[in-house]
Amino acid sequence: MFLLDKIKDAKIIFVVGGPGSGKGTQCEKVVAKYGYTHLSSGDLLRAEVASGSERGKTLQAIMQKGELVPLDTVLDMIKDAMIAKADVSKGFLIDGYPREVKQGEEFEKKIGAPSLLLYIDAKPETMVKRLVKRGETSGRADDNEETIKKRLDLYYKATEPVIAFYSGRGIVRKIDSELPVDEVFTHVAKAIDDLK
Ligand SMILES: Nc1ncnc2c1ncn2[C@H]1C[C@H](O)[C@@H](COP(=O)(O)OP(=O)(O)O)O1
Ligand SMILES: [Mg+2]
Repeated sequence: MFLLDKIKDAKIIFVVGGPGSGKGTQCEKVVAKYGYTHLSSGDLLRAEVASGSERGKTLQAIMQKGELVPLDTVLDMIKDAMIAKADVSKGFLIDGYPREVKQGEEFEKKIGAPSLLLYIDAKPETMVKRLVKRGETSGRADDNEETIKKRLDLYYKATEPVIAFYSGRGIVRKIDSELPVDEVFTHVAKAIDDLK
C-alpha cells in the first residue's frame, strides 16, 4: 500500500520491443526531455551479475543462454528500484518488461497499471544488425549471433502476445523504429504528450 500511495500520481509506461529495437536509446531521450525514471530490467539484472553475488551467478547463466529469468526476481528488482525513486519521480519507464503476459499481470497486482505501452517496432534483420554492431563494444555476453537468434525467437513467442494483450485496452502506441533515432523520438514524444 505504501508504494502504491507514493507512486499513484506517477505515470507508468511499459516500453516493449525486440532486442536491439531501440528501447534503451529512446528511453534515454525521454529521461532527458521529461525527467522520467528509466528502469531497464536488463540493466538491473546485469548490475546484479556485476555485483558477483550468488544470485548474480545464477542470473548470468540464464541470460547467457538468452532465456528469461524467474518472474519474481525481475519484479522484485523493479519494485525496489521504483520505491527508491518514488519521492522524486513523476513517471516511470519500464524498459524490457513485461517479457510475457504473466509478467504484466503480476506487475499490475503488485505495483499498478500502465497508462501507456510504447511498442518499439523494428524488423528482425534490423534488430540483428544493430545488436551485432552493439556487441562490438557493449561487452554484453548475450550480444553474440547465437544468443541473438534465441532472444529474437523468444521475443516473437513470448513478448508479442503482451502487445496484443494491452492493445485490447487501447493503451498501445506502435512506434516505427526503422527511422533515424531523432525521428523515432518525435513519435515517442507525441505519444507521451498525448497522455496529459
Ligand atoms: N533508430 C535507430 N536507428 C539506428 N540505430 C539505432 C536506432 N535505435 C537504436 N539504435 C542502435 C543503438 C544500439 O547500438 C542498438 C540497440 O539499441 P538499444 O537502444 O540498445 O536497443 P534495446 O534497448 O531495445 O535492446 O541499435
Ligand atoms: Mg536495452
